[in-house]
Amino acid sequence: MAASAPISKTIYIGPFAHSTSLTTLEIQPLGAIGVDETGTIRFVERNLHGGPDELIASFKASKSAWADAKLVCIKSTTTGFFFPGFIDTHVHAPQHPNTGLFGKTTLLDWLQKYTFPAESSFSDPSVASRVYQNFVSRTLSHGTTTAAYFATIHVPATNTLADICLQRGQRALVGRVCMDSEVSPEYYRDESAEASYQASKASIEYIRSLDPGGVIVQPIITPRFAPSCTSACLSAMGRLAQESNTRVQTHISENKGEIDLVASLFPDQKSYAHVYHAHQLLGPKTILAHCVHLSGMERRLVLESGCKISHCPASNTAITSGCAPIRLLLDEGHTVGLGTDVSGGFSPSILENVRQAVWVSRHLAMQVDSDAVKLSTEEALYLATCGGAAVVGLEDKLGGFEVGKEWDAQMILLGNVGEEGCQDGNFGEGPVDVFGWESWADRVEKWVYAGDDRNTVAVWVRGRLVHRTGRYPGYEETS
Ligand SMILES: O=c1[nH]c(=O)c2nc[nH]c2[nH]1
Ligand SMILES: [Zn+2]
Repeated sequence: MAASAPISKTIYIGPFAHSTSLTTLEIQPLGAIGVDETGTIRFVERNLHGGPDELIASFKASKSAWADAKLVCIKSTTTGFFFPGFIDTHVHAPQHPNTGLFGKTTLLDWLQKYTFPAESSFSDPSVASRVYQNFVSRTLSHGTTTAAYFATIHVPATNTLADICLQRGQRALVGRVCMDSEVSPEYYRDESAEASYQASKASIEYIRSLDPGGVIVQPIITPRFAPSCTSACLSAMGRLAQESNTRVQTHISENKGEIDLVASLFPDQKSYAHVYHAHQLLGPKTILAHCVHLSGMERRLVLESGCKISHCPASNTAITSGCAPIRLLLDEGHTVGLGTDVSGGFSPSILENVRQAVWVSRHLAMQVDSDAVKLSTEEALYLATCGGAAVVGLEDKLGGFEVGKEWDAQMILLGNVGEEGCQDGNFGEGPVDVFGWESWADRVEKWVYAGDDRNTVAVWVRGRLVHRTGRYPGYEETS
């Protein structure tokens, strides 16, 4: 779907759920949310009663300014609900063809065996266009309305990713990957720190020319990780971030072999985090992916610098990096969101990473013999929405259904089991069966643990419909 149609003033009627704090998920069995032509939420009504037709009639009568609004109505009010769009705070779009491929590798050999060969093929613009079109469609279909993307070292391919996100209407932070050290293979690295600087600057300028306000796409400076950059390259990226007032994303403390490598490459620095600090790369606009093994001293530095953290649980399990201590990080006051980290992570779905965040916390609970470290479903959903919004610096606009925020949302429909139940195995409504006796909290929980993209029937960004399936009921005209 191209994102070119004008946005209509719309009232969304039906059940909705969203996080109002780290531990609280508000579930409204029947509500109405009014969204204006700019995609901004103008009213949120709760505790409504009556059938959809009655509600439509009463809206027409009571809200004259909204008399010409379109309506999107979930008529199956026992199996459908609106939920905020997911925010993927760390994902490698060019690695999508490798999704599911990691064998028994860990980070450093995984990079050499799978990742660098795949990324280097993006020197061919036709590969970039094909993979990126596919991946943006794929992530939208899983309800991802905002993504912080790592691209490759190639400026044209990186710019193509930004073009596609803008055209499809997915909010995106798009970063050209910088890597000039000999840790990266000769066939896939920048020629010098100066070449890194110039190429990154060119991509920033291109992306800003596409969307000067950065409303849908914005650039992000992306030194891959300390081992793949020389000190001169890291300094150049720190300088570029200051000069161009651009966000920064990188990896940190994912794997023990990587940490040892950083210590050997930067022997004068006290820690991995100090390497970035010494090159002016830590600040409130920096997203640090993984943070699995940070020491107490590093966590303090990260917190004091105001950096944000992307937790990538599926990836950390797949390439056996470790269990990030999310309870500890939250208790210390860190801002945390979720990242799929495709293709270290095996799924483009943030819903899958909600589950994985919960599983990882339970494995940690078993290791340390303490229930306190377990994440609840509510907490994991908060990280997927409000937490992610804060990580990408869009907490004023995104994450929940509040007046003044923007309508980045998904319509979820679960399977409605009829009187007879399904007898032929033809489950057209996806993997979640609702029998009708479940509480609303149970229905949301069933979606979280058993649902998938078949349940995401429509997705909006800033009020614009950017994805829909055949089960999406569509608009109704009020007049
Ligand atoms: O999960 C990861 N994916 C990557 O592509 C990468 N590069 C450096 N470190 C990395 N970690
Ligand atoms: Zn990554």
